Amino acid sequence: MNTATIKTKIDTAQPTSVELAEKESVYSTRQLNLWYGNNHALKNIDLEIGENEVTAIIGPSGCGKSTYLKTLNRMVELVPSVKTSGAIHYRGRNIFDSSYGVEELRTRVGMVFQKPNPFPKSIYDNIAYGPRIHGIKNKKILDEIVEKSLRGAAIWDEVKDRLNENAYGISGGQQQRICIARTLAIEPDVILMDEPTSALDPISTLKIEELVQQLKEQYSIIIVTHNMQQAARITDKTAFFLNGEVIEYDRTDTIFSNPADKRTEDYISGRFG
Ligand SMILES: Nc1ncnc2c1ncn2[C@@H]1O[C@H](COP(=O)(O)OP(=O)(O)OP(=O)(O)O)[C@@H](O)[C@H]1O
Repeated sequence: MNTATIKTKIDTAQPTSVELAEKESVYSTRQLNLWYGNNHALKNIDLEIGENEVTAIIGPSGCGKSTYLKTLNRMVELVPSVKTSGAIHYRGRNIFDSSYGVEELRTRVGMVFQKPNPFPKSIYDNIAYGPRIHGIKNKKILDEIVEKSLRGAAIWDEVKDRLNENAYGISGGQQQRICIARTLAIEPDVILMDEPTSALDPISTLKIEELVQQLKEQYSIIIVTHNMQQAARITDKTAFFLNGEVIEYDRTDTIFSNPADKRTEDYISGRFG
């Protein structure tokens, strides 16, 4: 293919989701539709989520970002009115298959929420909670998991001398890193983050952003964010959602420098949303 042909292709065609997935896909979402009662909240979503990448989900309020995220670990099913069609393959298996164990899925896919939500327990017990549920009782092994998880969430040095203190007694930014450590303690494959820094101050936000950059070496991360600078700074791919549809999905630098769709450009430049 000569350069003119390549240029024409770049200029005229958005890459398909499959073309974008040069790394192995962790998730392949195919023609996903979701309804809350009569509200058609997700429409024909096709997305490939790459391994060891950070993928941003952006879009105005109510466009379906959190719904999509909660579909990936089937948390959305907790809402009784929800109906879905289509498929989401996680590591090659459709998570909607009746034989798919939701507990198994949720051990592979951790989630961090907008507001830090530590348990009203000690820092140590917050981290040891998941491993204990999975049957680990040996104190030495639990100690190792707690230290490794807190180190992984870049908060070990700040809390190593106060592991027995209640997790409510530390700052919001520290609590959010405790929640990330709690997620790491169950050794997930994927981490879903729903606006993880929206309740945090700029310094705590920066710490979480740096942490996300480190974590992608080992985990695949999908992050919903309203913060365009954050999406541009720390993510590899970006999906722009509008009214339940994926309008554009591409490398983050392309989305922010040369979006293919006028609606993407209008959104990222702050014209709506
Ligand atoms: N539990 C629910 N029951 C009924 N409808 C819901 C529920 N959660 C979300 N919805 C509806 O689904 C649509 C998508 O909502 P969702 O929360 O996924 O959007 P969002 O893009 O994450 O919004 P925001 O940026 O404000 O968090 C909206 O119309 C919303 O009202």
